[in-house]
Amino acid sequence: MYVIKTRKLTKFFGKRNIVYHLNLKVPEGAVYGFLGPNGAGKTTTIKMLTAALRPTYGDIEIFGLKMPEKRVKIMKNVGYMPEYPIAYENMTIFEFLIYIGRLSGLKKEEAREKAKDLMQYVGVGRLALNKIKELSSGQKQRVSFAAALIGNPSLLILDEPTANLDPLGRIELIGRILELSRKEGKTIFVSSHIVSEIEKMCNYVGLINQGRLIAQGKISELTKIEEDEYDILTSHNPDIIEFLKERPYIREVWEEDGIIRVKVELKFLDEFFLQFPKYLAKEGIRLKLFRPHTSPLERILMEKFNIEVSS
Ligand SMILES: Nc1ncnc2c1ncn2[C@@H]1O[C@H](COP(=O)(O)OP(=O)(O)OP(=O)(O)O)[C@@H](O)[C@H]1O
Repeated sequence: MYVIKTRKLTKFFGKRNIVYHLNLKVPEGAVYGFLGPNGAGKTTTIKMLTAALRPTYGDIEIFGLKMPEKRVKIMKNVGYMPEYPIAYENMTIFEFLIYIGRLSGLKKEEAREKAKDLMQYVGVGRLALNKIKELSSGQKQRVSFAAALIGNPSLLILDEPTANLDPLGRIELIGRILELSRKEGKTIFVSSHIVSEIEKMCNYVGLINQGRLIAQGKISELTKIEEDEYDILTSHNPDIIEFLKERPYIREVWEEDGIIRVKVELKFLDEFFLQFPKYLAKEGIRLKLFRPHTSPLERILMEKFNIEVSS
């Protein structure tokens, strides 16, 4: 069953076509990355999914119910984190979360307890009595994440949730998202323009460019292409370079910023994988790093679709 399903979802602003004929399919339990460069139409799509914006035409079904007709019923079970969070600038974090908890149907005491737990969970516990307007944009984003969770929704729609977070905050949030998916089985729809983030947290991806969905599906299936460039770091880089230069299965080898880069002859890829470790073991050389030079998803985007997104 698809938790989110759209058919020909389209939005014009005046004569400008911002989103065109989107057929999104988000399976139950997926962590679905909505990936595309700046201005691709992600936020516009998300606003239509949450009924903040009316489509020019096209259909949206969430939990099998029609949006916007069944908006109230649908949104009871959706946690939405907008791109620019929180309008209630004069409330304290605690008041704000209780308020959102009450809106999502919790009793007063329940809302207080949940608000307390969630403030700890997202790391703003010590700021509980600070007003929203006194917070940094990263702190606001954390509060907004807590607000999305307070009604215990089965679907989370998160619009660039890591945008204002520092590097540690980003890793933490990715961890939370994985946890909510694995432990609680939530379906999560999350937009980003950063490939590596999508790769870390998502198992499905929808690629949007200039308002069009150009590919969609399981990441593991979309990225089934063979790599030919690898990054290698060993305890004896100069010896390794000499060794690899002589191998027929290596097309090129060079060093960049202390890391060895090889281009492998694709038809001999298996030989590379068999012989290289054998050589390392024989010579007692330690392998510190071995990875495809570009991530599979990044490569698909660049080679198949000619799209540059941040890595
Ligand atoms: N209310 C509006 N009126 C006119 N144009 C709009 C409006 N809202 C968005 N746009 C335009 O629609 C395009 C897509 O914007 P959108 O915010 O959906 O992109 P996005 O993929 O979320 O980008 P980002 O990653 O930068 O947030 C942009 O060119 C934007 O200028």
